[in-house]
Amino acid sequence: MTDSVDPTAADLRIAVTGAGGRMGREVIEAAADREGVAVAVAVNRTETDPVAGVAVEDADRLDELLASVAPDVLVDFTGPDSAVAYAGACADAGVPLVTGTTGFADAQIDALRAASDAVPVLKASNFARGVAALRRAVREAAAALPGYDVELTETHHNAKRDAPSGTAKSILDDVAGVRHDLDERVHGREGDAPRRSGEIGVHARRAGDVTGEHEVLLAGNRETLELTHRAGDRGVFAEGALDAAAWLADRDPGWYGFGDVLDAGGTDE
Ligand SMILES: NC(=O)C1=CN([C@@H]2O[C@H](COP(=O)(O)OP(=O)(O)OC[C@H]3O[C@@H](n4cnc5c(N)ncnc54)[C@H](OP(=O)(O)O)[C@@H]3O)[C@@H](O)[C@H]2O)C=CC1
Ligand SMILES: O=C(O)C1=N[C@H](C(=O)O)C[C@H](O)C1
Repeated sequence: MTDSVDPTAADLRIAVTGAGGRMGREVIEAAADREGVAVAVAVNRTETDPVAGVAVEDADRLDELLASVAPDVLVDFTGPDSAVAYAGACADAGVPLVTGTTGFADAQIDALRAASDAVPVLKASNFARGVAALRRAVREAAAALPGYDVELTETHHNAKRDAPSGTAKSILDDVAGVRHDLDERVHGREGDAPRRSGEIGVHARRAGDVTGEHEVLLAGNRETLELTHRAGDRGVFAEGALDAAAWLADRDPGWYGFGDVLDAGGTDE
């Protein structure tokens, strides 16, 4: 429980998983700074000291904690296996789920979707509003420049597990939606590897403490267009996740994306 906010009095009471992780901590800190939001319960897999005054419980107790605390929404930034397990716990407890976790296999997405039959589930690969705008711009540019080569480069900190990033995969899906001729994703190139038509190149860089950068290059023979987003810090993701949590709390069961929150005319998973 936070030192300064009474979670029973807050408008939005959230649960946080992965509370000891980079994003879990950021979400707890953003909640502490936001009026009307309280962290009702926070869990982590390994023992973790309190974060911003919030006690962090053992993630193995999540089922009993959801039943006793009854948060309005659970906000999850963990790993694919745990996010699926936590989605099951949310479905059983009737708690809406916001997950920003990335790196899911198709079967894990199916499991998340199954949970959305019981509770609202909002999945987004990126909660930065600038990325939502980037994705709209990429869709428009890719549609307006038929025949142009497209290459995507993402850069993240050296502790990121999944590659390419979830955001990169979302952008690739966006491009595929308007450029049906680009049907072969090529992850890096080496040796005798001339570019074939139909390729979309994907490049994942891991270095230092880079928060997250995504660049889409569209090139014809006499011009290039580069569209780039850089996250300055993780607060931008945490703020977006809290906006999503507030939006999701009273929704019907179903499958939602950050585009629904922004009313951007698409789910924007
Ligand atoms: N959608 C978005 O806007 C963003 C999404 N992300 C995504 O969020 C996720 C987390 O990122 P980040 O915070 O940097 O990662 P960290 O490694 O810093 O934190 C992950 C947290 O999840 C826990 N965790 C990991 N695997 C499991 C598991 N199998 N079971 C239970 N708990 C687990 C860890 O607990 P423990 O320490 O005990 O292992 C840790 O607390 C990633 O998928 C990342 O891509 C990140 C930033 C923005
Ligand atoms: O792991 C990260 O850090 C990030 N992951 C997300 C992703 O995989 O797209 C979003 C953001 O780029 C930071």
